[in-house]
Amino acid sequence: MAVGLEFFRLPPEEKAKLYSDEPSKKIRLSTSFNVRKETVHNWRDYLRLHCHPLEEFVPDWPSNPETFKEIISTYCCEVRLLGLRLLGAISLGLGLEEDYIENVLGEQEQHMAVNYYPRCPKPDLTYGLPKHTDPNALTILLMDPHVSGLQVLKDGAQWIAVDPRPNALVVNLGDQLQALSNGAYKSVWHRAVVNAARERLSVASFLCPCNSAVIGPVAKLVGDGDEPVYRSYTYDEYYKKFWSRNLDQDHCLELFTGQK
Ligand SMILES: O=C(O)CCC(=O)C(=O)O
Ligand SMILES: [Fe+2]
Repeated sequence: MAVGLEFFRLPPEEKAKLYSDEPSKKIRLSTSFNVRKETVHNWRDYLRLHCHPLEEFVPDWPSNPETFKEIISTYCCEVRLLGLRLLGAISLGLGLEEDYIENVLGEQEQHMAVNYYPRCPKPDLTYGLPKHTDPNALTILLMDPHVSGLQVLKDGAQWIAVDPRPNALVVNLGDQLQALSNGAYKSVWHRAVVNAARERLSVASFLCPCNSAVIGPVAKLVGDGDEPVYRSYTYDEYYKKFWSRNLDQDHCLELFTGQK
């Protein structure tokens, strides 16, 4: 958290060296969500990093602040182990072998978004991040311990605040777990609101299937005689579709239902 904040406190000309609005770049500082596609911008800056395998990406990470690489690398390793354990527990919970989902997802990529939401003079007019679901498999969120902002949609009707708790992480299931489980698990709609009084930081770690992974409902989880809710696709196809859209639209998975 502290090193993330320190990064965003650097002078603009230092940060500008990392700026890019090209989603395929493996390290970039950007703003809003997808400035190339959206017509209304959001009140967020973010640093996006690829994190696995570490030795491939760390050399290109910021070396200012000085402690950035070391602190973030250690966190990335720990959070990956936790994510893989959770995928094992989710597999078991679905009645599958413990390593089932991990095997389907292949050698998973790991991305990080360090989200910085500055104080906003008119918070009613914007979002930090508008309503979206995460396109990957599993997201682990480390949130600012002092400032609320994350909200999740309950039963499709009511937004509830997920307030930070000391030493807690928030885990969001992403679109790929909804697809694999044939809709038994839902990829949660969530958004981040901003406020006039305090800046806020969150660190999202995304476990992402490898690009060539073929994702579709697990046969065992489709009822006898039923059609699977989603068709099979490669994660590469899904991810490209996700980034070709604006955030505030329908669930991206809707575009992959039935034989469509
Ligand atoms: O800032 C937050 O709490 C949410 C961040 C988020 O949803 C994301 O980075 O995908
Ligand atoms: Fe998200």
